[in-house]
Amino acid sequence: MTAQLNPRGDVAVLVPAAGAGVRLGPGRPKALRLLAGEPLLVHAVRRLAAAGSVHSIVVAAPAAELDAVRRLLAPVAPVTVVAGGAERQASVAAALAAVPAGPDIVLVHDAARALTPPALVEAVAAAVRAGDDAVIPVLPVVDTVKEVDAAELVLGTVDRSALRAVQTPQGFRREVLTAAHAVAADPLTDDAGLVEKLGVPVRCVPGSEYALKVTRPFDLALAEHLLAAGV
Ligand SMILES: Nc1ccn([C@@H]2O[C@H](COP(=O)(O)OP(=O)(O)OP(=O)(O)O)[C@@H](O)[C@H]2O)c(=O)n1
Ligand SMILES: C[C@](O)(CO)[C@H](O)COP(=O)(O)O
Repeated sequence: MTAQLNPRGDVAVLVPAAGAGVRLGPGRPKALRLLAGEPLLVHAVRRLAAAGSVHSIVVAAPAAELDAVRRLLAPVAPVTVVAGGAERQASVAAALAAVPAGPDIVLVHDAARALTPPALVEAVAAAVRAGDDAVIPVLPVVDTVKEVDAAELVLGTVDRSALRAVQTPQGFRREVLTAAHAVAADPLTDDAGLVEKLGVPVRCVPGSEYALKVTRPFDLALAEHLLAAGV
């Protein structure tokens, strides 16, 4: 039987957590690396479980860590754990295949965005509930952005007013995400990209600085400081 949090909830969350974390440096798979003494995945799942409309959570974990991840998350929340794939997209597809019947809204959320506030989870879900087929949280781009060539010579300055930095959770009407993954070819870096290829409009909503992705050692240090400050 599939694990459930809130049987009345209408949201399933897929948590890709099978990445190696190469950019973070040598060590355990990134989702299992410690942040203030607990794995990133534990922080992420705890915050997802605190979002009231979440019905179920499916985690895509490294294939060699399935039992360890089940044991780790058992005291945190009822979750289903499946084996992830070689690319993020394959991990999301594996988790999607394990979503139980019921929820009409599916969110995809990186384990690496461990400090994402439950309020952002609810905001993305609410936007899908209100009628958008696909919703992504975004932040404005704050740096000047240059396009360069292979020799690192500047080709030009990009108009950043039309650019957005994209976060997760990304939210979808379930049938739209299922259709997008069914026809997916080359791996893309996010799920909204697959939906864009179907020609389905993707709505942007305000993201959160706290939903930063732990990618490099600096991000982990920043996340430690944020937790120490009570985030
Ligand atoms: N084959 C993969 C690759 C990534 N992910 C997950 O996708 C999220 C976003 O990926 P990223 O932060 O880029 O993680 P990694 O791929 O682990 O990072 P790196 O590229 O540095 O190895 C992470 O929660 C990661 O665990 C996954 O489930 N399966
Ligand atoms: C999905 C994502 O978090 C949106 O910013 C991001 O693309 C995943 O990171 P990756 O390093 O590209 O896998």
